[in-house]
Amino acid sequence: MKITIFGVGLIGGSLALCFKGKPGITVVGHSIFPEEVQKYIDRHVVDIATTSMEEAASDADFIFLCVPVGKLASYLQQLSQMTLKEGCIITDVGSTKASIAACAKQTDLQNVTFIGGHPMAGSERSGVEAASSILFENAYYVLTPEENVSEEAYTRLADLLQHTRAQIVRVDPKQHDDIVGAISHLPHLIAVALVNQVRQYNENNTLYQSLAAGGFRDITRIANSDPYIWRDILLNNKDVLLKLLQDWNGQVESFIDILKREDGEGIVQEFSQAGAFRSQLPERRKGMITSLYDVYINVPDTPGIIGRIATELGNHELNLSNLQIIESREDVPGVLRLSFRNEKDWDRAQQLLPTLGFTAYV
Ligand SMILES: NC(=O)c1ccc[n+]([C@@H]2O[C@H](COP(=O)([O-])OP(=O)(O)OC[C@H]3O[C@@H](n4cnc5c(N)ncnc54)[C@H](O)[C@@H]3O)[C@@H](O)[C@H]2O)c1
Ligand SMILES: O=C(O)C(=O)C[C@]1(C(=O)O)C=C[C@@H](O)C=C1
Repeated sequence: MKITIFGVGLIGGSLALCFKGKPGITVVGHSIFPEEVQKYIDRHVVDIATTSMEEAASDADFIFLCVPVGKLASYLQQLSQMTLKEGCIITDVGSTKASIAACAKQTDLQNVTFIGGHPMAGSERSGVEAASSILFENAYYVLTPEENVSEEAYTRLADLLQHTRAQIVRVDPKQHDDIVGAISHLPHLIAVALVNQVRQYNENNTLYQSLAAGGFRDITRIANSDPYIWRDILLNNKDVLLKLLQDWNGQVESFIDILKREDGEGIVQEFSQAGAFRSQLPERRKGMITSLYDVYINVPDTPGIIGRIATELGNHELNLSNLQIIESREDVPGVLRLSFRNEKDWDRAQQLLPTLGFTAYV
């Protein structure tokens, strides 16, 4: 099976790493930039790398378009002029879905199927250097097939994407853009605006920068994202964002009003409602931060206990992907969450922990 990836950056590179080395799969990476192609080879991210679009596309069973949103239509047009393998599935990873769906409808794609896609995982970093095989683990991966897409083609793509360990979800393209506008595009815009506001204050007093602690850093990490990738996303989802920004103005106005009226109860209510909603967000949405393979154990509050557990797991070659103390108060047992990368380690940990005197909960 030949899988071709156009644009082997953060997302394309992460997909390549999920597929590369799997039995029967050859991963081909394409870039229009010769220096990028060399990087793909040096980093062993793909099996074959090329600047030739024809070489990359011909005979491919799957084609992933992982270039900026503003370039997707032109790639689809170019592919429609080529002779592709019959049954080939073309998909993309763009952060907006309505415009590429409309473009696919208008494009004469013969004997091949287009299915829009968007993995809901990423990072503020970019380029193949930032690619990771576990980027999509436990994240949602949206697919937006139109009515003309056969179940067979959809299932073939969904099956291939099992290699990402993401959870596949089918969404209408327009609905996707409304929702993702609110939970991804608007937050990026707000983060950038907030950083720029503080940047201006900082020009006269660099203490702003020095004192910026957890709160500012937590809410602004994504302001470091690639400007050109985000230019394309925001312009492409302009109509949705203009509406969302109006609603955002409403939120700002409401806080102005609350503060002017010194309405303490109003502030408490805003925080309480927000906190209640936020704590309901499913943990797996955090992508690579959390694992599906968690085991919980009660641990006594004694020195060295965590070290002992980690050592025992290590001695049994059980690889921890994360470890977290969920609650720890004096004289009260804490709850330790142990996360594993795969089901096999997860099962073995559940067998081992009781032999060490811990009851394992999943
Ligand atoms: N960054 C994220 O968190 C994230 C998450 C999900 C989906 N996406 C989407 O994935 C796609 C790729 O984003 P990324 O974060 O991997 O970016 P990236 O910058 O890491 O990779 C972009 C790739 O496209 C290539 N490219 C850049 N400009 C090009 C041009 N003018 N013509 C042809 N190729 C060009 C680059 O060489 C690179 O290989 C975008 O459509 C983005 O919306 C991004
Ligand atoms: O975690 C991040 O840094 C991201 O920005 C990832 C994120 C998001 O907003 O959640 C960004 C763009 C995508 O299209 C999908 C995911």
